[in-house]
Amino acid sequence: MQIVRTVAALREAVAALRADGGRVALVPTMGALHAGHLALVAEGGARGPHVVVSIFVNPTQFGPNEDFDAYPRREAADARLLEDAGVAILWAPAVEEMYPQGFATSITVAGITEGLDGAARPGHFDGVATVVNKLFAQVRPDVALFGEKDYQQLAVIRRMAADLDTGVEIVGVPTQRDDDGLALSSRNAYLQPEERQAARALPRALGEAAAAIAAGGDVAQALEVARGRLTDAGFAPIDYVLLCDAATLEPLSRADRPARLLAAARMGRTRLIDNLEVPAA
Ligand SMILES: Nc1ncnc2c1ncn2[C@@H]1O[C@H](COP(=O)(O)OP(=O)(O)OP(=O)(O)O)[C@@H](O)[C@H]1O
Ligand SMILES: CC(C)(CO)[C@@H](O)C(=O)[O-]
Ligand code: BAL
Repeated sequence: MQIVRTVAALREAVAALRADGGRVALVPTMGALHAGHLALVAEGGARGPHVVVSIFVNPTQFGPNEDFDAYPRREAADARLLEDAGVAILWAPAVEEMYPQGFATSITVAGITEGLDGAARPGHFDGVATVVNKLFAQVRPDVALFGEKDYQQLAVIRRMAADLDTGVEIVGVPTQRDDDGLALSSRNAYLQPEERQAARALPRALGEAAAAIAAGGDVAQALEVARGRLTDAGFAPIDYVLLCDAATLEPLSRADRPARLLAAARMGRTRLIDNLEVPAA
């Protein structure tokens, strides 16, 4: 596996891969890798076979009071995992390589970014759309893989990729979970042991609400019960627990079309998100 840090070196390395034939798959990450990321890499290998993974903790998607500085950075361990997983190129630019002096462009995706995490984290999706667009321009992959754990992000990137004619196929990969149901996330490392125990309430509350709604139960009531379960477990504040149209992410009061249940809440200093599919009742 080659580790590259400049756009010029990246272009040469990707050109060498392409000379071999076969498609190039891109897996964008912020590092501190876990089995969720490795599921994206495995899917990338199946659709590639060549896989490029980026590790870049992107400052423009963090708000001023968020955890950019604290975000876990462990490139050496990540590189070993990626090498073992058969990744061809690790693209790990410094902030100055990605955003050189004078950088002045931002991409805004309207509509789908306005609720949920877009409302809770103003400017977040501009940062995500801008950096993902840059990653697409730098790597020029055939296919790029994103986790359903960040469901709104996946929807935003699908919109951006279509609107900007990127020619990159966007593939969503199901959420990988710990044995007790908690979605794997680099930020789980922030949780104290007792918080980690209590965090199980998030997938449980969503699972219970999804089952109640799928069985024809009242949506508002199911969401209220889920919020209560989260509060009882120690989550505060709860940013949202909502049922949304699975494609547009418009909030729904009835599950009369393919829908997604989405939640974000804080456990101590750790903000967790999760979501589940809800089949039409
Ligand atoms: N549990 C998971 N299952 C599937 N995909 C995941 C999972 N966790 C993260 N991903 C995906 O990996 C990619 C990189 O995500 P990122 O590096 O931010 O990891 P993360 O664990 O989501 O970290 P964070 O704690 O910042 O949310 C994204 O497409 C994300 O959706
Ligand atoms: C897609 C991404 C790598 C862009 O910085 C990030 O938002 C993430 O890790 O999900
Ligand atoms: N996992 C999405 C990136 C972020 O939370 O900033």
